[in-house]
Amino acid sequence: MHYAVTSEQMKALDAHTIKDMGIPSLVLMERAALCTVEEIREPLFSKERILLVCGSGNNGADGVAMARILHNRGVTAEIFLVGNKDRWTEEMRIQIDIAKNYRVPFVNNPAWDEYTTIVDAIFGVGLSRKVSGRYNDVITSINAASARVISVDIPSGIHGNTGEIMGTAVRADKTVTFAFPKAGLYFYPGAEYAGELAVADIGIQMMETGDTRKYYSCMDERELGLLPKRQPSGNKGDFGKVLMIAGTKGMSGAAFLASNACLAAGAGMVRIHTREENRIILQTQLPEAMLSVYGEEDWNPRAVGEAVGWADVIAIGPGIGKDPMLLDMIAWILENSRKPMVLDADCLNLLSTQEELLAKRSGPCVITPHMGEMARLLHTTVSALKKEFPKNVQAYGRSKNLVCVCKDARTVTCLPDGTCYLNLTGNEGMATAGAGDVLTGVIAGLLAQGLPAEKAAPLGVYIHGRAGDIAKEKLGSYSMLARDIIRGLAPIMRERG
Ligand SMILES: NC(=O)C1=CN([C@@H]2O[C@H](COP(=O)(O)OP(=O)(O)OC[C@H]3O[C@@H](n4cnc5c(N)ncnc54)[C@H](OP(=O)(O)O)[C@@H]3O)[C@@H](O)[C@H]2O)[C@@H](O)CC1
Ligand SMILES: Nc1ncnc2c1ncn2[C@@H]1O[C@H](COP(=O)(O)OP(=O)(O)O)[C@@H](O)[C@H]1O
Ligand SMILES: [K+]
Repeated sequence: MHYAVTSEQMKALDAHTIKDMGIPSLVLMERAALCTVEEIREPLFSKERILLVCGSGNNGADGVAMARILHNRGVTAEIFLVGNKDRWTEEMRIQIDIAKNYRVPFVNNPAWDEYTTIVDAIFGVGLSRKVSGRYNDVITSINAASARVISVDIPSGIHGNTGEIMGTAVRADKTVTFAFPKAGLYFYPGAEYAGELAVADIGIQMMETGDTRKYYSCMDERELGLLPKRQPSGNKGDFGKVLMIAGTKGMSGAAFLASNACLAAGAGMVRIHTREENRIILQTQLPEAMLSVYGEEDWNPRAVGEAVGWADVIAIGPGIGKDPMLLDMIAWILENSRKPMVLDADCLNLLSTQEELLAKRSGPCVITPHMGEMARLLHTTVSALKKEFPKNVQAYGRSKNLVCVCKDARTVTCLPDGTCYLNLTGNEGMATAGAGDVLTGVIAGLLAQGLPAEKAAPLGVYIHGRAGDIAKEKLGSYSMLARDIIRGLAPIMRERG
């Protein structure tokens, strides 16, 4: 696990290191500059002729310090100051004086195409508004130049918290970020603009007493250790029974994908409860699953009650459709069962009209809306959701005591205690029909094996993305299908041993 921070959090950590720990700001800056200089190397970067484009704040001061280090090593490194002299920070003044003492060259009107490498040190975490005017022109020139570009801390113009482009932004080949990745380097489009990402340890640590819940938690392969060990003596009952309520008429595929993924994630048994029209196809496609059915106009409380009683975990939603009759069935299950649940897709759309049902239920519950479904639950639009993201998702999860997985190119999972996981696995090939159904199955499968919802949801998202990455490696992002994500599960789960 590692943590990603917002610009404000990074500033607080800087200030803590300087004020409370006593490491002078210039010492941190020297380390930052040295680390970034070390990243300018073949094969990506040539040191033949380097231009350092520096703003007025400490990001610019980092750039000036880098120019001096490169110059003293015999590299042709020239400084282009874009900022307003009146706005120079104390550190910037000092760095400029030192650079002048060493006779580092300054240029006023750079011939952009004559450099092999451009260092972007215009704005870092201090970017506070949209980029315009001269800054806009300079960033446009950097992007148009033939040189490779390395950004200091964050590509200038990318918002450190959201990854959005603040008017215009530098497109870097590599970004060297200090101490902790900024969230804006992970969210799109910032992640794309950053290019290759390196995190440099410059001596700033998380506050020992700090509550890490306020940062983004990012899982990595170490978290696979959370998967419960498969006991050699275990039987299928030990690995959990999942009731998968999925698939309306003509949507058997969603039920198949979710149930198949659930079994491939390690659940002991899956029983699909689906529309009667899907019986033959599902029994043919997935003979490992058990099956019960409901008809067009009735959902039979006795049959559903029996199935719910049988299950350890209940998943509702993949391809289920919006028939209002289903809302009665879902309401009955929410009111009558405290078993762990995963609610997805049209189940959430149906519930968005009767919110009190979600609030009233008890027992662990994971919801897996994509951005459109999340917006519907919040009675807002996707663009409004993005503006306050992920605070609004966190608030929703907290108020309803739900684990909320909000799916996107960067999925976030918010726990009721405020923890927010940001997932870094997965790829654009997963923007394919059925990928979300597979995720529902994976999370249900992990719950079935006894993982609490707070772990099953973010770990399921992580594993699902890794499985998608394996599918992309094999088939490419155009041709991979949701079923290939399921095939990708095995190599990941096997890493656990
Ligand atoms: N000791 C430390 O803390 C360490 C910090 N480090 C480094 O410092 C960086 C943070 O430095 P920072 O806080 O000085 O802010 P920074 O990113 O340089 O930008 C502020 C400047 O930009 C300007 N400006 C902003 N938006 C603008 C816009 N749209 N259009 C135009 N101007 C705009 C703003 O102008 P103002 O708002 O004052 O008019 C101000 O002049 C951090 O990312 C890392 O690289 C490392 O050395 C490690 C130790
Ligand atoms: N560009 C992307 N990068 C990473 N993951 C993605 C990307 N696009 C989609 N995904 C993932 O694929 C899944 C798509 O789910 P969803 O939108 O519910 O699709 P469907 O309803 O077709 O199953 C989500 O888990 C999402 O995070
Ligand atoms: K920068």
